[in-house]
Amino acid sequence: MRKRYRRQTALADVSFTVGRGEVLGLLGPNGAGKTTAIKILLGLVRPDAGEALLLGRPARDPAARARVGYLPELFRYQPWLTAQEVLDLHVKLARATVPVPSQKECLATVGLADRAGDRVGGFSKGMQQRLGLAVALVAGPDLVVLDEPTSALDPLGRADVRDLLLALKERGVAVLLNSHLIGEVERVCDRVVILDKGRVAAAGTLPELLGRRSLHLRLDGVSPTASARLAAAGVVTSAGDQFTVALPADPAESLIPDLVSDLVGLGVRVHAVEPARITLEERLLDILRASTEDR
Ligand SMILES: Nc1ncnc2c1ncn2[C@@H]1O[C@H](COP(=O)(O)OP(=O)(O)OP(=O)(O)O)[C@@H](O)[C@H]1O
Repeated sequence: MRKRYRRQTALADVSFTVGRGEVLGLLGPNGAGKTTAIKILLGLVRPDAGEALLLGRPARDPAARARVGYLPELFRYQPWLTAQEVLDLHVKLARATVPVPSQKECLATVGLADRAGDRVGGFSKGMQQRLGLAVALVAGPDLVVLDEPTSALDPLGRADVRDLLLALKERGVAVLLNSHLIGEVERVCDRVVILDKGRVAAAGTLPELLGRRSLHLRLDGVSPTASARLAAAGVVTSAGDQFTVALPADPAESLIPDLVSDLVGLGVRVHAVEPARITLEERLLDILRASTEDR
């Protein structure tokens, strides 16, 4: 897909697939094009080139869109309606038939069972977001698109959403998750697409993206020469006395002992050396920094 807004390119060249029973995480910095991709997928924005297919039909086809549940990033539901009435309204808008007991069940899955009869105007932000999830799920969609579904949720709410996503997966529902909460994405997503400046900067399953290992070190007395020695081993991130080196794809057996002995030789005091798999956050920063340097 390709999309420009006047002089601003939102999507330069983006292609991805979300399969049934799969949770795909869409990651990327502000302005990367994530929302634009989602809007095209939902038939809300027309691409300049390319096409989006929903369940095998063009994204603008109402029959395909009826099978999609969507939680927008900025949600506002009619404050004068009760939670139950909001759900009922959306069921009618989707031209679906969902009996009231099933609607109540849906409210219960998002933790709003005892608030069904309360007006939405009095809901907290997190409760409104829970209601948004219920709206997205109530008509039993085949594809669920969630734009920042947990931004307003407390830790328990986030754990609930994780369970909910796993249950959707088991039912064969396809889930597209747009979130800046990388830890969350890492926990629930089968595959990740990283967008940057309207292009796919990286894509793959978590093991594919995180196959590389990293090295956590706690050091003091790190001189500029020692910093350079660390950087020669891999991309370094640091906070206080904690240093993380993203190791190359196939590190030499002697890389770690050589590094430690060189650091000691350079007067660094080595408190801890701990090999680990890199986190999705480290990988993401790595990819985005490399893509900035390429420009
Ligand atoms: N309606 C619009 N008119 C003009 N420019 C737009 C419009 N929508 C998006 N853009 C531009 O397209 C680019 C991509 O925006 P988009 O909202 O898709 O990014 P995003 O990845 O969702 O960002 P964020 O993480 O901040 O939500 C940005 O440069 C943005 O300014």
